[in-house]
Amino acid sequence: MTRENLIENIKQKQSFLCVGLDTDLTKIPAYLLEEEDPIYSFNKAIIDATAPYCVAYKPNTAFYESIGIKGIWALEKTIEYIRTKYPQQFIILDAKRGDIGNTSEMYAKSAFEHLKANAVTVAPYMGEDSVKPFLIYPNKWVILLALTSNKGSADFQLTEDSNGEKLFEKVLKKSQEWATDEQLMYVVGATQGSMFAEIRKYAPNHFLLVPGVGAQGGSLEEVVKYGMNKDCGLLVNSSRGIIYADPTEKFASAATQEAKKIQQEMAGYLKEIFQ
Ligand SMILES: O=c1ccn([C@@H]2O[C@H](COP(=O)(O)O)[C@@H](O)[C@H]2O)c(=O)[nH]1
Repeated sequence: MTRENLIENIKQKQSFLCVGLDTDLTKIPAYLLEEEDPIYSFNKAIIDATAPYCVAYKPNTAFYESIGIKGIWALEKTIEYIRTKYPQQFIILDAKRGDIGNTSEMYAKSAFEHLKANAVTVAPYMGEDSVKPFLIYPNKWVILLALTSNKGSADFQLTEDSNGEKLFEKVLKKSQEWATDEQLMYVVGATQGSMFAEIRKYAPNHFLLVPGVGAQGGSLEEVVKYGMNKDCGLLVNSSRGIIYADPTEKFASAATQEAKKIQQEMAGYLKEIFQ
């Protein structure tokens, strides 16, 4: 999917919501465990319930890999379901990949050729040769970790060198030598608040994938205030806050309500940039 397509979808849906598919067998309603593939059944219901209100889905591979082959199979079927039933949805494989070149080539092949995701999250810390193999695919996206939502982001990403330059700033500057905003996005946690203004100094046009609203307590209002640009430039993710909004058989309608509530707030913000 191109940047232009993504922006068009945001305008059409009046939404920049990404629904996180962090599906955990211990958290889904118990009656689904009797189904042949409980994860896939849960995901399908969540996707059908939320698709009118979002522009992206983000399955996090950890949740699928943690239960082995059945999880991997559910992940593949989930992505295929989104691709065929909702082809406008942007699919982000949250796998936080990155390794030496020939290994990254295999990670990229898995994400883009086999699973056919639109984007994959990548850790930048092994440098250019670890990221470049993901960038050879036209219309596919790399989403580099820049300033993450967790407390540990202070351990490395927020530390400064002797010139006062923070590590996340270096990541933003250096990575722009490798690709343009047509192929590169950054992960910035919603919990980082006014730091979005710093991010926008170095990456004014790039899309940002923003996890951390909902269960982690980040504020959508603050993200928009400091992080929105003329094209929106944001994909805001919520996983647990939507998919586990209700633990009973009403989980899908509860997910609809949560996604709709966020979409309506987003529509208000989008009015300010798209007349
Ligand atoms: O900085 C980061 C990077 C990735 N994540 C991932 O996003 C979702 C957030 O889930 P919630 O339930 O909405 O908190 C999850 O998959 C994380 O691994 C992040 O939270 N922060």
